[in-house]
Amino acid sequence: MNRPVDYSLYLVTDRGLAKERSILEIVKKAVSGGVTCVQLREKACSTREFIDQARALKAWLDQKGVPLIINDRVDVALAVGASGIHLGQSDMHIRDARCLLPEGSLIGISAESQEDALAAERDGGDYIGISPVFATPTKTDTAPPLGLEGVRRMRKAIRIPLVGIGGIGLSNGAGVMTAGADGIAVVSAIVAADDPKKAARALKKAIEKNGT
Ligand SMILES: Cc1ncc(COP(=O)(O)OP(=O)(O)O)c(N)n1
Ligand SMILES: Cc1nc(C(=O)O)sc1CCOP(=O)(O)O
Ligand SMILES: [Mg+2]
Repeated sequence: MNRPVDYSLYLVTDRGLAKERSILEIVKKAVSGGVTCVQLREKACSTREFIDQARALKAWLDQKGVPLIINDRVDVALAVGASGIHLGQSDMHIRDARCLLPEGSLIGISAESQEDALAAERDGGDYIGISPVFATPTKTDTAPPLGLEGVRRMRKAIRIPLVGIGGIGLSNGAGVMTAGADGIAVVSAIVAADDPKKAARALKKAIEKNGT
């Protein structure tokens, strides 16, 4: 049986927020600060660059035992042997991804509603990214924020791991966990930080204090 995945501090990358630094450099610092799971999210680069980047991250993350999840692109996940894929409601359907990916691959699904979350659980998703918890300038084509009440509602309805995303940082991360999430997924709170290690460590401490 596969080891349970620790989604508690889930980093989603964004090269637009990385300033002059490479994604690999930020990921290394973030993991040394306590990040437990990394999603490579590339929206604009070439397929070849995406794969090169993913391969470099995977080589380093494998040594640390931290899973690498690829955003959107099942072909990229397959090419590099990533731990899994994160799919939105208009990306490849979970059933098709399951057919293509090796057994044991993680599939995360974004859900903005309880209906989507229930469907993802029924279709065999490994975790759900419940989104957005709060409004965020990092991604603007989202549904209205769920808020903490929405996280609580999702928790009551869903048994598989829930990861909150959207507008989460030091001031509100612990609240998302208390509301029932198994993890917080963050972009700007770590990627845009001057010191990603320090930022990750502070977030980790905040959510651990919460007893999770
Ligand atoms: C953990 C996590 N949750 C939600 C998302 C959003 O995915 P999606 O809706 O497919 O949007 P893009 O990220 O592809 O723009 C995510 N990436 N990660
Ligand atoms: C990648 C992503 N997906 C979202 C969704 O709501 O589906 S919000 C988001 C970006 C979250 O960035 P930050 O941590 O900087 O708020
Ligand atoms: Mg997507």
